[in-house]
Amino acid sequence: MNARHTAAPSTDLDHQREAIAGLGHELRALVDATVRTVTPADVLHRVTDEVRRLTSQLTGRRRTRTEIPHVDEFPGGIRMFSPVTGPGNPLAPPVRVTPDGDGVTGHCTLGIAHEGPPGYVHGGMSAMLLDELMGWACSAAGTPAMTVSLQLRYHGPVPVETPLRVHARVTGTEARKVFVTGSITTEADGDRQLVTAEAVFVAPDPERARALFPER
Ligand SMILES: CCCCCCCCCCCCCC(=O)SCCNC(=O)CCNC(=O)[C@H](O)C(C)(C)COP(=O)(O)OP(=O)(O)OC[C@H]1O[C@@H](n2cnc3c(N)ncnc32)[C@H](O)[C@@H]1OP(=O)(O)O
Repeated sequence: MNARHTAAPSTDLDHQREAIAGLGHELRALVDATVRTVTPADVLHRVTDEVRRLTSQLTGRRRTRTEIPHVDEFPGGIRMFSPVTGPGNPLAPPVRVTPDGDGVTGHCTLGIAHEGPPGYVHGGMSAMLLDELMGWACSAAGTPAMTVSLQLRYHGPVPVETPLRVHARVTGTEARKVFVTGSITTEADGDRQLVTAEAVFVAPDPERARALFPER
């Protein structure tokens, strides 16, 4: 059992987030086991039935498409179910984001479930990491915004099962437009940029934001 499960939650919200993260953690382990297993078909059938039984326990009230989860802080805060940073989303590595001097840095290790070429990360996954981190850089700079253009260069393959660092920073603004750059390196070799990105984000005008996020 890791420390995350033993720390005493201080509020109902913390307690709920803790429970969400716990389930996400176990589901990530299930996803990893699923894409690695060489177990025979009869065992897979048995596990499939068991998973179906478990899923049926989570189909009570479900949030609607535009509903912002009550455990989240939107925009620019906690996103429990983000496919990149959300501890409660089994699709997320999840990336741990920290502010740094000139932007934000994300730390994560991707697994076989995120593989493109054998042993290396899927290019779309790299794009997703960078897009998200560049969004965090906009929020950290005080302008939550959405991607309108994203350009990537893949200089070298990104290894799976290797600690990675994703960096993003705002390089300029022009009215509601935010210009952002990003990169992915391994933690071990921070000087060798494996993927670089340039993006333009736009902070939606208030009327557009209300239409896009009615429950905000
Ligand atoms: C409350 C805010 C919350 C924000 C959300 C935080 C969530 C973070 C989650 C992070 C998740 C990770 C990130 C994600 O996954 S974000 C998800 C992926 N991105 C999207 O879905 C965005 C789709 N686009 C839109 O919905 C609209 O374009 C938005 C709402 C963004 C702006 O529509 P709005 O009506 O408000 O603005 P505008 O049309 O007057 O344009 C304004 C300026 O922008 C310029 N422009 C427009 N498009 C492009 C383009 N393609 N290339 C270059 N420039 C472009 C345009 O020329 C103009 O410039 P100028 O002519 O004035 O010089």
